[in-house]
Amino acid sequence: MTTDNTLWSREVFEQKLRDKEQYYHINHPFHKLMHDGKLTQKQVQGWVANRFYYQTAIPVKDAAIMANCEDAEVRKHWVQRILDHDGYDGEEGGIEAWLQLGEAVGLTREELTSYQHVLPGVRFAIDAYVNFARRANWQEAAGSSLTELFAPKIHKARLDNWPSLYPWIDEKGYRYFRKRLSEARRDVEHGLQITLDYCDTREKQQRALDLLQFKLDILWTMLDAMWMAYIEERPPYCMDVEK
Ligand SMILES: O=C(O)c1cc(C(=O)O)c2c(n1)C(=O)C(=O)c1cc(C(=O)O)[nH]c1-2
Repeated sequence: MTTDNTLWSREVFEQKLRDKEQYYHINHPFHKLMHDGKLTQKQVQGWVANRFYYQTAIPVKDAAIMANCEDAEVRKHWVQRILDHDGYDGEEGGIEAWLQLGEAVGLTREELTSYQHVLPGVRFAIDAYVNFARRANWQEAAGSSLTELFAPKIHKARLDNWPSLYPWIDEKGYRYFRKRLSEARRDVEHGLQITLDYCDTREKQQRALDLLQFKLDILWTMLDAMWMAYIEERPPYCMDVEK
């Protein structure tokens, strides 16, 4: 069998990255139920509490990417991602906004920060993302953040639909999604440039596609674990079980 090693043009390669959208967690059955307003308050709480582990891991992942990057120009931009989540100059960051989302759905801060509701499968998936970023070269790790290509659509859908579908969620909960709309667009522009510039062989292009798939699989696997616990209510990891 012969393999075609021709370099894809930037346009073709970018389109192949974008075509990965079919694997995005927006298509996961858990997400579809959430989007259709079919989740109970407990199920929404389960998602918010589990996703908090992702929110706190993201800046750690971004610090790992920066630690592997010797290019000051890149670091100068990339550090913004950490500040977006951690906050700066008196500005509240995404982690604080997510804690407020937790309160808006009826969870206490302590329930989120203790990670008591975080399911093993969710933890393993997110840890895999952080550990990958620690070991990979920074360009490959940067490319794996490109699931954010598809994120503005999901944040916008929540802002458009949740207030009528879940009227019991306090308005202050929506700040996170509003904030991410512009941040994700900016991050993607930078991440995409890095990936398109770095992938100057077909082998690197294929590897970037595989790593984007790896990241999509992380997001998908998180929802698989949540489906088992909160939709199937499989013991022992349903929400009310004390660990
Ligand atoms: O709510 C979502 O569906 C969603 C998805 C993703 C993503 O696609 O990775 C991110 C976020 N949100 C998000 O809020 C966020 O800060 C973020 C950072 C990253 C990343 O990989 O660096 N992805 C995402």
